[in-house]
Amino acid sequence: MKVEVHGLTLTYGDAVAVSDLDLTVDEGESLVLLGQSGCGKTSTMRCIAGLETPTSGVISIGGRPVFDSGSGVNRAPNKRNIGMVFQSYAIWPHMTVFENVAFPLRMKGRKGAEIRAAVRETLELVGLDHLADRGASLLSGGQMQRVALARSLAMQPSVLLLDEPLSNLDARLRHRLRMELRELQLRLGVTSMYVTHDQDEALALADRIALMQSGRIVQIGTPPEIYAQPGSASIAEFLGVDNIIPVTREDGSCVRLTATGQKVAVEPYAEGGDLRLCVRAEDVVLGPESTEAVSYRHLKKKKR
Ligand SMILES: Nc1ncnc2c1ncn2[C@@H]1O[C@H](COP(=O)(O)OP(=O)(O)OP(=O)(O)O)[C@@H](O)[C@H]1O
Repeated sequence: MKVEVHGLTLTYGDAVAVSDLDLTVDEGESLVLLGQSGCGKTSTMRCIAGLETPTSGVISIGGRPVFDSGSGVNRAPNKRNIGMVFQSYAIWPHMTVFENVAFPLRMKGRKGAEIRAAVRETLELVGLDHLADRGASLLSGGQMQRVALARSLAMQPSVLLLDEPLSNLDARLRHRLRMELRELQLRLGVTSMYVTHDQDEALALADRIALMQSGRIVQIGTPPEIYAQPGSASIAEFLGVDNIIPVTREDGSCVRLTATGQKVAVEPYAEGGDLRLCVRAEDVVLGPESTEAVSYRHLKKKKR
């Protein structure tokens, strides 16, 4: 279901964790909240899940408000039909894999045969059907996260919230599970929000990425848009662009390198504000030196 957030603000005393945030996640979309530690990603998710009471704002799921500071609507977390998977595995070690997935269904009053079918189906989805009877404490980290995911999916949530679910896993497993998660999300078409500070993870998992800084969304776009056109120098820096070069504006389609005075043709840019030229290493093409081209050798000579 579609998630709509309007004017969401969350303060802890004087500290503003989320500031007047607007966001829409379309039905079936995978939206990744990306930003550095402390920018407000988890707080935003916790507000949507109902685990935190916002200071102000409106949150709707499937067109119905689950929180509205104006009218006082504030649905309990278990009445929002949201599935959640966190960084900490949050599964019950004393139960089997099967029981871990079955437990919330039982709490919802589902009956035996229905529960068995739902658990088998979701364990199969996450590739754990062969471990149904194993004690959860005997699982690896990756398997525990699959159980947590299966437990959320078995409830057929309207929205799936995933908060850094892979960050406790080693790099290789993280990479594999990331691909599996994306494949699963596309197959099930479940509306998903995923929190991470890892840009590779964001690029791999997102239909759209919402970049957060200081409690606000500063840029939102598809992975290719965010990768190719970071909205500011600080976003480019966060995204790992190594070459951020000061330039002065020339006209709408050219800039002049501050260090060398060279003129460089660039994509059309808007008026106003300081400009920086961001160059990704893979976009550099070597060719014969000319007055038109930017020459690395030339830049180096001038700098000395
Ligand atoms: N319970 C709390 N009490 C006071 N301040 C808090 C609380 N929870 C979060 N904050 C503050 O709110 C801001 C946003 O925190 P949040 O956990 O949402 O960031 P984040 O982007 O998810 O960070 P991380 O990636 O490290 O989890 C931070 O400055 C944090 O210190």
